[in-house]
Amino acid sequence: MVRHQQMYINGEWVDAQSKETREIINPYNKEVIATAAEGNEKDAQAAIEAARKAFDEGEWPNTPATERGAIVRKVAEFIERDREELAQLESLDTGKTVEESRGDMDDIAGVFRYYAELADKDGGEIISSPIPNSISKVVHEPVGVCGQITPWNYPLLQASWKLAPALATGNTLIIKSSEITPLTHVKVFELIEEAGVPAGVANLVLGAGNTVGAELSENTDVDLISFTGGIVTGKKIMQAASVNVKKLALELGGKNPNVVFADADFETAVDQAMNAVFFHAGQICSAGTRLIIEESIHDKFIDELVSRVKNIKLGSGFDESTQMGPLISQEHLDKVMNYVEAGKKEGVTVAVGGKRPEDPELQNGFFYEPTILTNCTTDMTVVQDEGFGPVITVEKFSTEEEAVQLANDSIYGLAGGVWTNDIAKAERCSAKMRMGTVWINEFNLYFPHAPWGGFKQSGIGRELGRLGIEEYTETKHIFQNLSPEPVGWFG
Ligand SMILES: NC(=O)c1ccc[n+]([C@@H]2O[C@H](COP(=O)([O-])OP(=O)(O)OC[C@H]3O[C@@H](n4cnc5c(N)ncnc54)[C@H](O)[C@@H]3O)[C@@H](O)[C@H]2O)c1
Ligand SMILES: C[N+](C)(C)CC=O
Repeated sequence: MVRHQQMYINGEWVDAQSKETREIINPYNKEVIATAAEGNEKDAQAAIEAARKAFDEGEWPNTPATERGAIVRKVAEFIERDREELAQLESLDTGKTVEESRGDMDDIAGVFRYYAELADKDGGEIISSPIPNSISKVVHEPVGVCGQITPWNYPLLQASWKLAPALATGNTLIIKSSEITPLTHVKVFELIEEAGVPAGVANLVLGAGNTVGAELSENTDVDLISFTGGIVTGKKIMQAASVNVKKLALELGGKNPNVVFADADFETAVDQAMNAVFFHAGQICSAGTRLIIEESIHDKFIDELVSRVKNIKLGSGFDESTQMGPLISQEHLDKVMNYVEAGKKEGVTVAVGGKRPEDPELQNGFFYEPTILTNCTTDMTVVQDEGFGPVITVEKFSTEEEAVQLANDSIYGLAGGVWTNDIAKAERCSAKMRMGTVWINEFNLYFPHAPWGGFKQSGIGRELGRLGIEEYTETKHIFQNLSPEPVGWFG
């Protein structure tokens, strides 16, 4: 059992004003691993008030950027120091393998380091003024109080993409963790405190979406809302945020095409088609769940994939031989089961999986077998809906134009991949694919330097890269007339 998890508001570790708590469940065996403070609107308001005061009256927005960068760098160093503890907490909370969580922690430290380095690199810009005897300059300032709302699938990783750039640019913030995975957020706030971030600048509120999350989205003292999560929630937040025209960043879902041409390296494409989906049991926004294969290699590709998928080892994330852990919750397991059942009714063929595993050791967890559905067509809900589980839908194509047309036939536009040894074909396809990220002979790769975000209904704005820090700044033009004199228009 992990100790009771509290919120961090105005530099104090506190329980919910209501004293309510929530049990945090291990998805591997349904055991209660911790209790957490269950905040509501009142706790969110207290945190917003603290963040507002810290922004309007505190020193953080005017602290030299080099100093802010040094503090953000310290957070990175502490994450590296406590990497193993953080990885274990993340796996306990989400069920993913500890090896995956260790990789996440390295990525997270990298994000804090990247934004620590960028903190003092923006000197503004003097622009060429068309007015004689004048100075025209452009500067970037922090936006103000930022509300940040994160999902359960990559709890700390998605938070790092928001926390690090917001702090580096002098904003104050309130982050709301997913109510079911708060453990690494609480730990990283201990590190933020240890690094010397002043009271009120960074606040952590735990609790549900329709209370804490809704308050952050609606409250007019919040200047920006940055959300990562599902499309339905994203639309609600967008609507709520309109109350004071908050700046808005949305990182939403995806139904990501993975296009394999016959001339691709067969072994690599098969191997990566599995990696693209079965990491973290497919609970990845950019999972390559929509496999689109050239007709001439379809049967051979599926035969090979099915024989390998049968060997995927399910189990505890803490067992080194485990390759795939459980889904996050009973609610989510039900959703994935219903999604596959809908596919069956639509006429798909279950090539492998399509049910809960029978292994007695897995019966207490939220496990679902890695699944491949063939004979899928674009109009089916299994092809159009996100699913967010270890399920691949397979479609066929016979021409390059058809491959691109299928890949783009979606309300989503987060990411996609194309496998071919024909460089010109890869370039043509990537140019036409309407997604925020296109991988050529690769899948699911991301790093701090490259922007991440979606076309179409996969979102608004970008995280990571330079664009990820620009989200947290307002641009101001300052014009100075060096020889002012009357205009004389009104006499
Ligand atoms: N684009 C990306 O980079 C990215 C990354 C990770 C996850 N995701 C997406 O996240 C989804 C899975 O995460 P989830 O199930 O936690 O999503 P979700 O939308 O159910 O919840 C996300 C967060 O929003 C909160 N929330 C719920 N209702 C709210 C409301 N009315 N107002 C404000 N906040 C509210 C939740 O409490 C949670 O903290 C998937 O669709 C996945 O694709 C996207
Ligand atoms: C953005 N990513 C790939 C880290 C996690 C998506 O769920």
